[in-house]
Amino acid sequence: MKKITIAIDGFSSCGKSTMAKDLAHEIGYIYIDSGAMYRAVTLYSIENGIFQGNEIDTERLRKEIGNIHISFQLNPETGRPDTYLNGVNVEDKIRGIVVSSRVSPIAALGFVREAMVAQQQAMGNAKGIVMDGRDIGTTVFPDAELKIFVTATPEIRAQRRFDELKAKGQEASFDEILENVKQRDYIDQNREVSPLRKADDAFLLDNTNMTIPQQKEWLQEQFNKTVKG
Ligand SMILES: Nc1ncnc2c1ncn2[C@@H]1O[C@H](COP(=O)(O)OP(=O)(O)OP(=O)(O)O)[C@@H](O)[C@H]1O
Ligand SMILES: Nc1ccn([C@@H]2O[C@H](COP(=O)(O)O)[C@@H](O)[C@H]2O)c(=O)n1
Repeated sequence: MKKITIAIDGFSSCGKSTMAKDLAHEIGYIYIDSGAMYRAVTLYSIENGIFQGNEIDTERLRKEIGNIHISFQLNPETGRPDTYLNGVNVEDKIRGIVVSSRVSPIAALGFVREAMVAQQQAMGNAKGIVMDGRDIGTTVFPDAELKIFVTATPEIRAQRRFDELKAKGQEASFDEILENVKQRDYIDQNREVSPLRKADDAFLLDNTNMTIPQQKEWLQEQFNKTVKG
């Protein structure tokens, strides 16, 4: 069967990666969490003194962006790819509130986006890929055969992330997470380069009242309809 490109965009913490990973596993496609790449750049910036308080030394980051090598390796225990930054597994580190509170300003930098989008496009040039993020269906793969845009209420999304971090022992208050979700969405939607928006040809899914199995079934149905024409 002809392999296609699947783009899953949407707001923070609504369940994009969960849906993308589950579908990729079902149909034998590559899964790429593009957000993890921006999180890894942010972690590099934090760990290498590129932040001075909340200010980013953009000229230094521009010079060093070529030193930031991001890769993914499937973790057999979780069934999800772990993110590696210059050969070091940073999967847990990039999910915490420290990175979450700094990633969106990093992701708003044009030269960061150029570097990440080039890598993402290279990852998907043979198709057979499910990629989730904010600009996959609008910028990275505008010709993707199947595009989904996921949303849910901010409160539900914050609760999902709160539960996720709590299960990992990474405590953060619900109010702190809710504020971060709202702030990231605002920055993502209002940046100059590749702002978060639904592609005109994307299917909209509000999964506020859906369970993980329900959203998985819905997405599988969209895929089946797309490949069957
Ligand atoms: N429909 C759902 N109902 C309840 N929990 C969900 C649902 N979908 C996903 N989750 C859980 O919510 C948390 C966040 O999901 P996920 O990481 O897939 O979101 P995301 O949209 O990729 O987030 P981000 O864009 O911020 O990385 C995970 O713990 C996941 O298991
Ligand atoms: N294609 C993308 C993906 C992500 N971002 C930015 O990274 C942040 C973290 O992404 P998560 O999916 O891990 O939440 C996100 O808030 C965006 O600022 C992006 O710009 N483009």
